Amino acid sequence: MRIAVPNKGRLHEPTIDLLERAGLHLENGADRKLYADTVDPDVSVLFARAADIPEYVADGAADVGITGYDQVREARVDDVAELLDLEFGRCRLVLAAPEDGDISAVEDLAGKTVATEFPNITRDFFAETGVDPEPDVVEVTGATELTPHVEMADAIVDITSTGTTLKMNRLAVVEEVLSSSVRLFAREDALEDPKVEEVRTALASVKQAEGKRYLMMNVPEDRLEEVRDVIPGMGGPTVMDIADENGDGKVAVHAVVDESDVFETITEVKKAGASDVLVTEIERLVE
Ligand SMILES: Nc1ncnc2c1ncn2[C@@H]1O[C@H](COP(=O)(O)OP(=O)(O)OP(=O)(O)O)[C@@H](O)[C@H]1O
Ligand SMILES: O=P(O)(O)OC[C@H]1O[C@H](OP(=O)(O)OP(=O)(O)O)[C@H](O)[C@@H]1O
Ligand SMILES: [Mg+2]
Repeated sequence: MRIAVPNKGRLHEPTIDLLERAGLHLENGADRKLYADTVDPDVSVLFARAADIPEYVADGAADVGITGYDQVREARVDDVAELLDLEFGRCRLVLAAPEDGDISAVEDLAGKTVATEFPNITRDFFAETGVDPEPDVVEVTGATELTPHVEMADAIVDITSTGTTLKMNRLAVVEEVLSSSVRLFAREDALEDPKVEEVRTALASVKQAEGKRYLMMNVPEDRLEEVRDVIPGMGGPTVMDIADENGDGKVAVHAVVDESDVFETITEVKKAGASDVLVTEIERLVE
C-alpha cells in the first residue's frame, strides 16, 4: 500500500510529523527522494507535489493521499473517497479584488478577468453564482496577487490564511469560494485493502490524542465517588488497586481529560481527596 505525501512546501513537514506520530516511521531519510519505505513493510511513501497528489491516487501511482482539500477539488478526480480531516493546512480560497477599485460583489465581475491557480474551482464557482457574462478565468502558476496590479486581471481567486499577503498587495476579500484543510483520501477500489483502514485508524488515533491529557492519581477508597464525580470526559476513569503495603486503603485512578479541563480538574480532585496527581501527554488514542 502506498501513501502519496507532499514533497515540499508548507504541508511537507507536518505530514511527515503526523506519519511519525502515528507510528509509521520513515526509513532511510525522507528528504528529496521519490519514495521511502516505512517500518511497516506493506506501507511505502511516494513524495509528490501537493497539487499532483489527487491525480496520483486516482491513477493508481498511490492508493491513499494526503493533501489539501483545495487540491482534491481542483483535480476533479472521480472515484476517490475522503477518509479523514487531518485539520492542519487550514486556509480559505477567496475571491479578492483591489481595495480601492470598483469590485465589491461577485456580480461586479460579469465579463471581467480573474486570475487563479485554481481554474476549475473558480469556473465552478462562477457557474454556480450565475454571473453573466461569466468572467474570463486566466490560469497562473504563482504570484497571483500581483496580477490585478499589472492589469492582467480584475480580481483573483487565491489562498489566504492570515490575510497578510492580500493586505500587502492591497487586495480585499470579495467572497469566500472554498474552505480547506488537509485530508486523507483513498482511491475507492483501494478501500477494501485492510492496510488502508489501518493507516486511517493510526492517523485518527493521533488526532484523537491531540488536546487530551492522561491524569493519574491516588485516591483513598472512601473518597472514590467524590473524585469520580469531578472527573469530566471519556467514559469515566479507570480504577485500579495499588500495592497497599501501608494498608491505607488507596486506589489508583486514571482518566483522559481535555487539556482545557486539566487545570480545573486537578483543583477539584485534590479537594475531593486525591493525591500524587500526575499529568502526561498522550501519543495515540484508539477509541
Ligand atoms: N497560507 C496558507 N495557509 C494554510 N495552508 C496553506 C497556505 N497556503 C497553502 N496552503 C495549503 O497547502 C497546499 C500546498 O501549498 P504550498 O504552498 O505548500 O505548496 P505549493 O505552493 O503548491 O508548492 P509548490 O512550491 O510545489 O508550488 C495548498 O493547496 C493549501 O491546501
Ligand atoms: O494569508 P497568508 O497567511 O498571507 O497566506 C497566503 C499565501 O500563502 C500561500 O503562499 P505561500 O506562502 O505558500 O507561497 P507560494 O506562493 O510560494 O506558494 C498562498 O499562495 C498565499 O500567497
Ligand atoms: Mg504555496
